[in-house]
Amino acid sequence: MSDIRFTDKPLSEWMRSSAADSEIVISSRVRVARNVQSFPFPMLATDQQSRAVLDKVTEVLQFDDIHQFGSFHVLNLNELSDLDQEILVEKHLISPNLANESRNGAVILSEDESISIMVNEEDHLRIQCLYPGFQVQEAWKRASAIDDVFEAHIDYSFDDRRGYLTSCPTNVGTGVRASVMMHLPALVMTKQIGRVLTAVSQVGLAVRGIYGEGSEATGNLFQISNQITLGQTEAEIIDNLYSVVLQIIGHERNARERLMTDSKLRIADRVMRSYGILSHAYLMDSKEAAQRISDIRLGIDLDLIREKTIVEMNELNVLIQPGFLQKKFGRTLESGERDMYRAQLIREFFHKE
Ligand SMILES: Nc1ncnc2c1ncn2[C@@H]1O[C@H](COP(=O)(O)OP(=O)(O)OP(=O)(O)O)[C@@H](O)[C@H]1O
Repeated sequence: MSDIRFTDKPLSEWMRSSAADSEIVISSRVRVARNVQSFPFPMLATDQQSRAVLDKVTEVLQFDDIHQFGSFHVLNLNELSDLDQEILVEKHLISPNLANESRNGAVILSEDESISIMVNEEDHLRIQCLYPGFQVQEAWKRASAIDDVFEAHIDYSFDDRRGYLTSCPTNVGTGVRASVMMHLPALVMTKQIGRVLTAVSQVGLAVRGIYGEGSEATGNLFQISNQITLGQTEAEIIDNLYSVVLQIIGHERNARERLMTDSKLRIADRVMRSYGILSHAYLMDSKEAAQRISDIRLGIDLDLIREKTIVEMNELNVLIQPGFLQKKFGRTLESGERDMYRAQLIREFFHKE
């Protein structure tokens, strides 16, 4: 039986700690894609082959060297309900792909959920490390150290010229994607966001929405990551992302300061309007909720709101997702019903001490 405690709480333990620049960078992530030599990539593997890959990967958890990273729990996807799988997606711990399409798919989670290793997703292994705030270098160091442990026990598919081989050509080479989840409301409000994001893509970085590839950037949340994995070292990938993100943080800070100098009343009105609506509305769709939570985040940073914290807003962002709502209210909810229950949950959240 898989351990379901990971789907009981909306906020992963790692998100509770405070971190540098967390009023703008919500979280940093590094994921490493690896494959086991002599086995077909997951999409071509038979049931027996993907089972053998899963066994090989989970065997590594028996060795002492992995325990320097704490204890791990293996969750087999076929033992989880659809709802629990949806919640793991909402917490960014697995991809929709693993939930919907994998054969012998599993996720290995550390106690605080900062390490999540997907098995038999697009690649045999996707090692992901998450950190709060702007800590992309720390996330890389840890992902790389975990990768070293797996590499000591498993022969990876590796080509001397091309590097690590992956199922999708876009990941060949280092197999590394580093990203930050940024909250950029002031750049959106001052209409500078288009220019900034165009510049970001010109320096080889990708901009995605809150749930990764193909998802929309709701709530002024943008995921920025490296696009290139071949022809650059891991250190270059991380350094490039780091310096670009540092500049975006600077632009967002300037825009926030300018808004407070030029239009303080307008901003305060907007923030407090959202506070009022979130605290009292009876219907709330997810898009409006994301936008208004974004206003509250901004209000907290600008010291217009003192009753709530950024960590609480991170928690609320997960709580209002469809999977969590259905878990909390104990049944399948249609879209219209979800708007009603979402509003109820948000009201309660804002009225609790
Ligand atoms: N910095 C971050 N903080 C929190 N979650 C993140 C961050 N970056 C990505 N994620 C989450 O990780 C999941 C996967 O994202 P995405 O599809 O962009 O990456 P990927 O699976 O590594 O990429 P791909 O397979 O397309 O190369 C999504 O749920 C996304 O929201």
